[in-house]
Amino acid sequence: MDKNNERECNEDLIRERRKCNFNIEELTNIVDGGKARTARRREIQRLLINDPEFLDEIPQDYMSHEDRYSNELRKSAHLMQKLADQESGHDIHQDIGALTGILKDGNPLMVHLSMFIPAILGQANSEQQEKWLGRSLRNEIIGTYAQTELGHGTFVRGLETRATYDPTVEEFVLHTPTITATKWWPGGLGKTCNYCVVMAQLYTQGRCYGPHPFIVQLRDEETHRSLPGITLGEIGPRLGLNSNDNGFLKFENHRIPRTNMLMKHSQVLKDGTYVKPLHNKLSYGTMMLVRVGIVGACSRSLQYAVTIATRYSAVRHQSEIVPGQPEPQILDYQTQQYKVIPQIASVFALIFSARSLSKIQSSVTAKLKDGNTDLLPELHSLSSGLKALSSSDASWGVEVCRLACGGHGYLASSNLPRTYTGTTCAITYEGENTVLLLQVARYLIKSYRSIGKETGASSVSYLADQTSLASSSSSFSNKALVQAFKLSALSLVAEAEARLQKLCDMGQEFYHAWNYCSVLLLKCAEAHTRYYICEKYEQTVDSLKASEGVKNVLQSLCRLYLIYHITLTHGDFLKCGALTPRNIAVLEGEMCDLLAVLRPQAVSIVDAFDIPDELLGSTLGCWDGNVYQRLYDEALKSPLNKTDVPDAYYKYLLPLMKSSL
Ligand SMILES: CC/C=C\C/C=C\C/C=C\C/C=C\C/C=C\C/C=C/C(=O)SCCNC(=O)CCNC(=O)[C@H](O)C(C)(C)COP(=O)(O)OP(=O)(O)OC[C@H]1O[C@@H](n2cnc3c(N)ncnc32)[C@H](O)[C@@H]1OP(=O)(O)O
Ligand SMILES: Cc1cc2nc3c(=O)[nH]c(=O)nc-3n(C[C@H](O)[C@H](O)[C@H](O)COP(=O)(O)OP(=O)(O)OC[C@H]3O[C@@H](n4cnc5c(N)ncnc54)[C@H](O)[C@@H]3O)c2cc1C
Repeated sequence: MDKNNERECNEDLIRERRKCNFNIEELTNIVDGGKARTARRREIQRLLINDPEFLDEIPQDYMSHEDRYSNELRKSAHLMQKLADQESGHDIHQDIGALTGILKDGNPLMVHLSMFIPAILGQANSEQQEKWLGRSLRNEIIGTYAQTELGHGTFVRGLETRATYDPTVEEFVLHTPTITATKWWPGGLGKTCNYCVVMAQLYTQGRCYGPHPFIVQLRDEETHRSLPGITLGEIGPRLGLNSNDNGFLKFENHRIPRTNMLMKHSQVLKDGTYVKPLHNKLSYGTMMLVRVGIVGACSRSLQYAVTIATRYSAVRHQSEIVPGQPEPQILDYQTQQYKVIPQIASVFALIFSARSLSKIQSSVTAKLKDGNTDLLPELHSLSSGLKALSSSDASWGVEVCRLACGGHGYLASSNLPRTYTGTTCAITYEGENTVLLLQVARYLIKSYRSIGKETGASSVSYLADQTSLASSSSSFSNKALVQAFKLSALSLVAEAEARLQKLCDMGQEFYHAWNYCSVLLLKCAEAHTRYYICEKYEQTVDSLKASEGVKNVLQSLCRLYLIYHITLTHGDFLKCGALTPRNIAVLEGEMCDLLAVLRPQAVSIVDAFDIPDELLGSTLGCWDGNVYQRLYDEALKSPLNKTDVPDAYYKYLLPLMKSSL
């Protein structure tokens, strides 16, 4: 699509784009993280889009389960080959975002890239990396991360798969003792992978040392047949990501060499002696890494959905605002603006938080290299909270975008249903959100109780600022609103801690008191993480070196985000005195003003996300706004339309209709 050729474009979209009062390319660079990254992303996307291998013969929705898998595997293998062939040299993990949309319903090689390789990097010692890293990066071996079992996903300590060390032959014996110990869910495990990292309970010298990672060959490297002692398969259709061949796995006393235990952090020596790690949760590092990645991935899903919903809302006309006047664009309804524009604001909140989290992760990783694990709990808490809020915000945001598109949003060809199913899974995988938020709450209560002790953990340092509880501000600057979020979080933590203490004082065990307070604790964790997101949003926009136009747009989006979230949880702000009912009413009024200010810029802002039509894959969201023709053309692809009268008519309907004669 030639973006300079207005003749092919819907007139409403032409008019919307003429209203733009900021530099779109500059905003695109901010979204990508710099000019060079924009150029790199475009280069990769061009490479993919211009390659006919990535086209589907028929829309995936009309394919069988097997054909879908096979078709996506074909494309993902081609993708890996193509990226590997590039001369420039690249870090595929840096570029993962550029690939969004090229595969349509999951990628059988995704967990190889996002977990198996990172697990080798993060958990294997140098000799082990020498053995497996190069081979996995060259895709000579394909792996997954097999942790979850039928009986346990959340409670990692409850895993039942055993790895028992036999010092006589220096081997581990992997065994699945019960049906509930069957590994269940790992992406690519069913049919794609020939290796995997297995999390199993380590037994040596008669003692259990808890879950540890082991690298295990699953299939013969020549024939791809599963090895003796290993039972493997796919778990069946899912809500979405149906090309991922999520699998099951059982071991029958399967032996692997001692050196297949990933030994960067803990070791089992030849005689069976266990050497413990610097920190006993270092073996959970792969999960933490991916949680960080998920925040960025969620922002991308939301960019897709909001691009579709915004462009469609500009093209679609319905009903009337002024009686008797032409039907307005649905984007002119304030309620429609309230659906779509806060989701645009949310995209930037997630982008900026993801970047901040990534920086913290790099510094914690650097400290870990020097043997310093002090900030691991801080990273665990932040990555858990941000993974949880980003996945639930993005999933809800995508669903709101679908609803904003009315009936057409329910069509597969809008690409909103698939965007939703591909996002909501992140609420569950890599740590179910409630569970992760309770981990954040645990950290908050611990930090609150150790006020005065210097931990170096900056995300919770505000908990010591008890004076702020007494002072509510009457100013409404963005900074003041962020302070209100802080006050609300602090006050919820104080309330939860007091409630826990009271129950304990009344004689309850701490863990019962914890469960009894867990709804409130969840709120604490959400409020704390929301405060973190808001603070990063405000600070990033405030310190941004950008043109006035771009800065104004981002300031308005940031302010909208702050007010939107205050109004969603206003009870918490009122309860702690951070804001008065009058303040809330004024802010609600301002929110509507902001929607009106941002409305004329909405199409241009989503244009700045710069998603090519071929990757957006939506009849409703295309750049040219030619929605109705595309909807009609897609409908014609239905196999039911191949004949006027389907066979099923003769088989079932005709007999029914004639039976009463
Ligand atoms: C380079 C490429 C990188 C990224 C790729 C980029 C993008 C990715 C984008 C998208 C992803 C795409 C594809 C992937 C798709 C799907 C893959 C899905 C994979 C999976 O789902 S794998 C399985 C994931 N499973 C889980 O997450 C399980 C969740 N459960 C847990 O994590 C733990 O069991 C739980 C709940 C934290 C509790 O652990 P445990 O019972 O052992 O601990 P306690 O509650 O007793 O707490 C003890 C103590 O330990 C602290 N702690 C717990 N975890 C950690 C940790 N990870 N790090 C540090 N500390 C930890 C806890 O806070 C307690 O501390 P305290 O005693 O309070 O001091
Ligand atoms: C699409 C997809 C891909 C996946 N890919 C992989 C993979 O590649 N590798 C892998 O190993 N796993 C994978 N998983 C599994 C995933 O990690 C688990 O499903 C997830 O960790 C949740 O565990 P669970 O299913 O046991 O849920 P459960 O823990 O049984 O959760 C059920 C309910 O119980 C609640 N609950 C559980 N514990 C607590 C608690 N302590 N306090 C309060 N409430 C609690 C939860 O909040 C939830 O509401 C994948 C899952 C999905 C959906």
